Amino acid sequence: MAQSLQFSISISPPTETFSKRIIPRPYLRLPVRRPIVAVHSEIASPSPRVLLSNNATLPTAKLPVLPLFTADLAEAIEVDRVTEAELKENGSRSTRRTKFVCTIGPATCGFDELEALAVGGMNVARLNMCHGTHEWHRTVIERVRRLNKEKGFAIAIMMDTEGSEIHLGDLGGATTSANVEDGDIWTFSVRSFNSSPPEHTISVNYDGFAEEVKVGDELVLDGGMVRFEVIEKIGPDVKCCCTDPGLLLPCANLTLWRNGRLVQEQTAMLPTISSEDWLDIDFGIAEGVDFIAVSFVKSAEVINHLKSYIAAVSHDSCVAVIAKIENADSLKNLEEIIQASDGVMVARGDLGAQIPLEQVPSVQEKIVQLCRQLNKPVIIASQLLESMIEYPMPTRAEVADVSEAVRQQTDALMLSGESAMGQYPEKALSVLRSVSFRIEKWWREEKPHHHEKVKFPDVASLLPNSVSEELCNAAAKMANKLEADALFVYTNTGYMASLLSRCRPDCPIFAFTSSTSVRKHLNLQWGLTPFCLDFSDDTESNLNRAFTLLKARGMIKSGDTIISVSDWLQSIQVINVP
Ligand SMILES: Nc1ncnc2c1ncn2[C@@H]1O[C@H](COP(=O)(O)OP(=O)(O)O)[C@@H](O)[C@H]1O
Ligand SMILES: C=C(OP(=O)(O)O)C(=O)O
Ligand SMILES: [K+]
Ligand SMILES: [Mg+2]
Repeated sequence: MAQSLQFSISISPPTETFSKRIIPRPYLRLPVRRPIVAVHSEIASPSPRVLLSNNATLPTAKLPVLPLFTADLAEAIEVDRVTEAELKENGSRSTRRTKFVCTIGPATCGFDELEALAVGGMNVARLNMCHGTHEWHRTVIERVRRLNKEKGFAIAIMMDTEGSEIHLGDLGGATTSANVEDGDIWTFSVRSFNSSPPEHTISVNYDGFAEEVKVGDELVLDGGMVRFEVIEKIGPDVKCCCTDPGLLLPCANLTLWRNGRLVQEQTAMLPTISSEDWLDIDFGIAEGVDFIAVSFVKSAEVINHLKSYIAAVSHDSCVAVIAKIENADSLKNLEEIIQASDGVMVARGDLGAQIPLEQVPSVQEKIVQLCRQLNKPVIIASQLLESMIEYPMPTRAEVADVSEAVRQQTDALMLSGESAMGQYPEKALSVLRSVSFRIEKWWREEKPHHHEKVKFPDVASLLPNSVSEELCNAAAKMANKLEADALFVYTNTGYMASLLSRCRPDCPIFAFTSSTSVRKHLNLQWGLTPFCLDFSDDTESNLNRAFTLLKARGMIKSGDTIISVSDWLQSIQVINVP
């Protein structure tokens, strides 16, 4: 394809044409420190060169690039459609702060259904590798990308590994589920069956299962949906009698209990990342997913291992690693796991099968707090609106649960079955949305529990990072006191944006980054509105540009108070939008 690059160029001291186009900047009296060169290219090229009047060429990469303010204002800055609509409708202070992750499954894999979730506020689409083929997942990824490109969304993609949990295969007798009665005898087998297993037989995916179980052990399926007692071991087959009737589902998760205690040796033998998981991880990296969530993490080692693998196989890859906290081991090593990872998921489904259910709420609150202290985003997952898989209305208890997670100021909420295979995915998402709006507003206005202020210890260990951290803490405090309309942060790596988010300020945080992958990662963090914007190291022109572009799109207005921080200037600016 022939590429014709067209540039208009002006070099400072500003020429007539240029200075007329620049917007007034009453808030700043800084001298222009360096020549401003404005380059407007029609076609992005890896290293465009500018043709100067004397026919010499100049690589533009060496110049502070500042696109001219042309008619295509809207294209020069990217923000997702939903945020833009929210900002226009409600003003900047009332944008949603809590982020939403939706698991995609048969109910939502179509383009139109995905679009409905996008419109409803989905920030991250989650693909659970426990289900579906690579082909299926690839199709979903392509659709999400198409939505982003054609319809102006910015949905990130999270791949979730299967992990080494022990679970069942298909049910015998080709049924999709079975109502198991008290006293029913089922055989749990480690054999591999060519077709579906015989009646009242079910396969178990862990080869060591038959050797490890003992007569008298209790099998708990899906955290208590059905319980069995082991009555006889016959080679690869384990005969069990139902002691607590219920619904048996294929792929049900299995935990083993002995004398009232969880038997952990069985999972200790399993790798956290299985050989199949590695294939999925390679698939995810190749597809360029934004997050990989690791199931059943037991220690920080596995996270470090995966992170170094990602760095080795893909030099420019920016796949963030999320640790799922869902077993007793992960709780023992909680702090180091959080430190090692780029974010955390409180996977309450499996967690509730491994620790007593009544401990889950306090563990959740503890993880949310620890993540904030350590400056890592956290997702609350599983059964938030479980009844909405079948019903168009949530239960009051579910609304209370979602409210509590929002009150804890978790970064994100996740839908599982509600969006993957439920009957009301959009309705479920709209419940998350309305509850989040309401509780966030209540929090801002009433500052509940302000007396129980949590201490946030310093996170940065290196001096430049400490400066950034102090700047962000101070900027957020100022924003609250001055009732600012928005915080602006110019961020290359996303670090400063995360530090502002950690402060959970009253106003939204507009994070400007030139990296599309950083922008996607910010999708998971509380209160951040990520924008994609090319910026230079000239703070003054960056602010001008953001003001012009955001005003043109009705996202801020003259007179708004903005508090701005950036990494390189290391200062806080308080500005009234001109
Ligand atoms: N890709 C998929 N294909 C088919 N069904 C899926 C898919 N993803 C999720 N589901 C369905 O949604 C349910 C809830 O999703 P999730 O919580 O991610 O999985 P799980 O129940 O396996 O932990 C699953 O049990 C499964 O029935
Ligand atoms: C989110 C969870 O993990 P998965 O759905 O992959 O089991 C969970 O266990 O709650
Ligand atoms: K999983
Ligand atoms: Mg799980």
